[in-house]
Amino acid sequence: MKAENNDSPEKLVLETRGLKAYYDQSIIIRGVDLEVPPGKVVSLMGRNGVGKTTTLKAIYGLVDSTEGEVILDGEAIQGFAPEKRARQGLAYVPQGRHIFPTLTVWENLQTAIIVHGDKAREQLDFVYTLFPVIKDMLKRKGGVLSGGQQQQLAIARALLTCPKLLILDEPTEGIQPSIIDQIEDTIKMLRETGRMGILLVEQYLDFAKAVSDRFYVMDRGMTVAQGSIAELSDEIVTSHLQV
Ligand SMILES: Nc1ncnc2c1ncn2[C@@H]1O[C@H](COP(=O)(O)OP(=O)(O)OP(=O)(O)O)[C@@H](O)[C@H]1O
Repeated sequence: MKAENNDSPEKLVLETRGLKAYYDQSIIIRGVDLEVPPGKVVSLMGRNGVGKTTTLKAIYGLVDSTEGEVILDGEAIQGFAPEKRARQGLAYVPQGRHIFPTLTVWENLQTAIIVHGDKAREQLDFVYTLFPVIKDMLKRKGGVLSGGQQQQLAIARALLTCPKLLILDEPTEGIQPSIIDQIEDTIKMLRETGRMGILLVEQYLDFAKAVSDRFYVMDRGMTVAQGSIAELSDEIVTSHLQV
């Protein structure tokens, strides 16, 4: 679904055009067109194995064999290494968090500061305000944090890079309900700041509905439905999301 007004196309923070991805010789993503407007939360949904994570990895440059365009804030970034995409304003929080368990919370945050410098350091107060628990645990090893705290640390580290687009892969996976509520509040708060677009892969339907402005549904490597989150009908859920 294109921008509302065809006369003056909406500026997009992310656009993919005909994005394809392959593992070995097999095509996994078959030409995906996504649009994320600035300040909006867009959910990419679909059953297990349809290619959601591969789409995110292809956007971030983690799949070797891809075709098509990835446009970040008007600039084509396909072909760039992940580090360069990160410097251009892409942040990716993968499924399972991937914090450094043997580093302290502070050292985990420092990994972003080392790469992004003063720009990242200036964000520290912002992330401490979003996640007070992170500030309280700076000296603890990442690995001793609960799953929810590790998720907050992973998001905090991503936010230090001042992303134009924040990519979150299943942030609620394996996390207890009270922390899921906190992550929901965080995403809503980030949306309110208007600082970034957010592309979210989420299996938990109520969560996706609560935080998203728009959705795409994938099936077998293609998008098969899209629209405003209010347009996510029971029929789409039954056909493409329910197991
Ligand atoms: N590194 C890889 N090498 C080969 N095949 C892979 C690799 N990663 C994923 N696949 C395959 O690609 C397809 C899409 O996987 P992907 O993880 O993108 O799906 P998904 O929609 O994110 O599912 P899930 O919700 O289970 O993570 C699956 O058939 C999967 O087995």
